[in-house]
Amino acid sequence: MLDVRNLHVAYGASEVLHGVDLQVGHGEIVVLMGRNGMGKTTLMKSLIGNLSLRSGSIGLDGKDITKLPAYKRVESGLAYVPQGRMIFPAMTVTENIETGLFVRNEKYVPENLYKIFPVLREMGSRRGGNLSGGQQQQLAIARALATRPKVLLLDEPTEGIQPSIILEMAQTLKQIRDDSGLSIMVSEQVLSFALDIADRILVIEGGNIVYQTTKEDVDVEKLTRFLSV
Ligand SMILES: Nc1ncnc2c1ncn2[C@@H]1O[C@H](COP(=O)(O)OP(=O)(O)OP(=O)(O)O)[C@@H](O)[C@H]1O
Repeated sequence: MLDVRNLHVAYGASEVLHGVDLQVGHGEIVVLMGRNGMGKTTLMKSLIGNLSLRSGSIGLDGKDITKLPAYKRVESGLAYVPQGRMIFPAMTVTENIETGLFVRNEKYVPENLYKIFPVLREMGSRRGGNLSGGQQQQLAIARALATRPKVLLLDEPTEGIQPSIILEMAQTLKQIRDDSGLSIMVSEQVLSFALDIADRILVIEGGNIVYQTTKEDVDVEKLTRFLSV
């Protein structure tokens, strides 16, 4: 569903991703792990089109989207929840979700989004900025889902969120995948969340994928070593 080949990305002269290859299958949840500064956000931004590539290719559902601008990638079925969520704080909850609807020329928030996130209906007229961190994360995910993606990219969704809500988020994401066949790639540093949600785990270090495993075969000690400073 998502097919990334030999991705090289640089900030000016300084190359940060050195030939990343990764695939996410239909309905698969892949967790990208790695310490701070290893290239997770850079990879996410280059996939959605916020950073240009030095070289490499990105395929989505069999279509080459490498040269498409970000909004066309969204039209093609890629959605992105950035680190820090980036909801619109002065807009209401409903208005925030509605910003995702124009991609498919829809007028109304799909009912299933409120089934997944009932709190967003209850809080529809509140300003996004007044929601808790966990609620804002739900809002950011709902806004992304409103674009009806085939692949959802989530950059460190658990950051700043309390443990009970993290557990809930893992259940919700798995439920969405089970119900709709959505493919999900999530960057993450919280090991328990990764082990809970992942079908496969990749570790990025210094801009290279250095370890890949299915959840069944994971060597937790090895994984922990990659994540500890
Ligand atoms: N705008 C930028 N200009 C120059 N270098 C950058 C820029 N953004 C990130 N970098 C560098 O690129 C490397 C990868 O950073 P990136 O933000 O992708 O890491 P990360 O794994 O997402 O880390 P974190 O978990 O802290 O978000 C780091 O060395 C960082 O300093």
